[in-house]
Amino acid sequence: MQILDPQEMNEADRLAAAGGVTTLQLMRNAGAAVARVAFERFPDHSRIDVLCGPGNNGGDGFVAARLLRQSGCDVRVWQNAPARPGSDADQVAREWDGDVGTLAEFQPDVRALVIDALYGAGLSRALAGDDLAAIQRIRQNGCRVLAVDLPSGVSGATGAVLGYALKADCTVTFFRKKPGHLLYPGRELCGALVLADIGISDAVLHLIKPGLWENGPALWQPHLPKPNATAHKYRRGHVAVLSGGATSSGAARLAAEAAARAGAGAVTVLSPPAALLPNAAHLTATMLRRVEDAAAARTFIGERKVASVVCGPGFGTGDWHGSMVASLLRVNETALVLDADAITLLARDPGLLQDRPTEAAPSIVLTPHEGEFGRLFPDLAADTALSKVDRARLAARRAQAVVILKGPDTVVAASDGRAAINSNGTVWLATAGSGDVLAGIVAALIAGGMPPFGAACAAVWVHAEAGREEGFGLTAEDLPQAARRVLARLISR
Ligand SMILES: NC(=O)C1=CN([C@@H]2O[C@H](COP(=O)(O)OP(=O)(O)OC[C@H]3O[C@@H](n4cnc5c(N)ncnc54)[C@H](OP(=O)(O)O)[C@@H]3O)[C@@H](O)[C@H]2O)[C@@H](O)CC1
Ligand SMILES: Nc1ncnc2c1ncn2[C@@H]1O[C@H](COP(=O)(O)OP(=O)(O)O)[C@@H](O)[C@H]1O
Ligand SMILES: [K+]
Repeated sequence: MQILDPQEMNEADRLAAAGGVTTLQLMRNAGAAVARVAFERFPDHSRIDVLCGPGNNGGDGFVAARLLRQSGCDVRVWQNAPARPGSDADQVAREWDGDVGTLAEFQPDVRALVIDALYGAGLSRALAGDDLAAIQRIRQNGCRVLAVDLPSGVSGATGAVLGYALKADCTVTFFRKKPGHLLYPGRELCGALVLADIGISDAVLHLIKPGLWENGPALWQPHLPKPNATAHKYRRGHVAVLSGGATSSGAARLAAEAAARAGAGAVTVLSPPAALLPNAAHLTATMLRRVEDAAAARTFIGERKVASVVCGPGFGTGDWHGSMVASLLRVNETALVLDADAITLLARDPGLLQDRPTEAAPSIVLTPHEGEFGRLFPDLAADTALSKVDRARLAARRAQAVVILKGPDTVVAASDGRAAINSNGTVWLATAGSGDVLAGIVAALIAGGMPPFGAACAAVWVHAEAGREEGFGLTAEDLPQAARRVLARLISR
């Protein structure tokens, strides 16, 4: 499903109004959705404190307050500043027939539900004064909180906290999710997220053309590789994985195993002479090839029709490794998945990426975690105004690559601006070697014929789903088999 940034949401609002649904009606629908969720999710709270800000978020709060009072709840409204005269929020505030206390007077009661309608998409600066004090009191008091659109203090565009923010048990948002609902720390502060229909037609999306999605099978499932009955192993896709030295060759084997389990027809580990013995001792179905230098690797890749190469896991960062990466970047028609040490090598010599031949250049997928990203794109990493989506997009454009910026809220971005935020991750993936497995899955899906952006999105989702299935105590060795089960289900659907 698409994700809208606050500007695009305003555009949706404007287009809906042009299509005949007034902004006042949207506000009434939004407030009604909040009241409904308060009833359904907090049935034991008959006392409700509604905190209203000066903008449309506050307007939603006034609508909800009125409906909840009409339904018999004991509702009090607290406001920090009046709505602009003549605005929709002003109109619905006038329809509220109860008292309005000042936010400064508001004392949280742990038995009451707090509906936070202070600030939503229009948050423009850090909370201060009475707002900050009230939110601090609520957090100290431990009240249950239902946030309207976003917990106040969280940026809808980036998920960042502007100074201080409320932590909600539940957040109701409207029409489509915003980046701040899926990117940390916003994601954690939203609690359970409810998406409410407020009468905006999906048709407005054809005009807005948002380029950001929540990652999920709907984005890429039809493109998963499905070999036809006459395919042979090389047509299903041949993946090569560059091995590191004797004591760090396990990472390459993990990536190789993952590629095989994710559907590659053939997988070869390309090993420096020093690591041949440990590799030979461990590999069975996966093939092994000795490569003394970059020329040997390139010859093998060309002759054996390797469709994608993984380089980086446990690889090494010496001169030999640097020349291998430089050489791979000049192999046409073979996709490259560059992870870990390969990213460190690129950071050391940024010209490698920039000087790439643009004609028939190989597709590249970069899979940095935040630390590696900071090495390769230090200016983007240091710019605190950028969201994780912005950083991944800018990096993808600069590198002319697909970028998988990993973490609990992994973002996948393409050089043309398309991006997806992953939301099915689990902390059990934070285990050594897990990223190596991800690189192998990406390579297999590309080798099977998926375009790199779709392959990256699919691999990230499948990898996370595999992590959820294995759960506590998983090790990276468990992930390839779990990913195979996830993919098997998706392919047979
Ligand atoms: N789009 C849609 O389709 C629909 C949207 N809807 C609802 O509208 C909400 C967005 O409304 P909105 O644009 O009026 O912004 P909102 O969050 O109320 O805040 C703006 C006000 O707060 C002020 N202000 C900001 N930060 C501040 C701070 N730190 N400290 C103090 N003041 C601060 C700011 O002042 P200014 O920055 O202008 O000085 C301005 O006065 C959205 O979240 C959703 O709930 C629904 O009704 C249904 C349809
Ligand atoms: N807290 C977390 N929640 C969800 N996924 C996580 C979390 N921490 C790490 N991951 C995922 O685990 C993988 C770790 O990869 P990486 O950092 O390269 O580790 P390694 O180098 O040990 O393989 C990535 O796919 C990342 O998105
Ligand atoms: K809010």
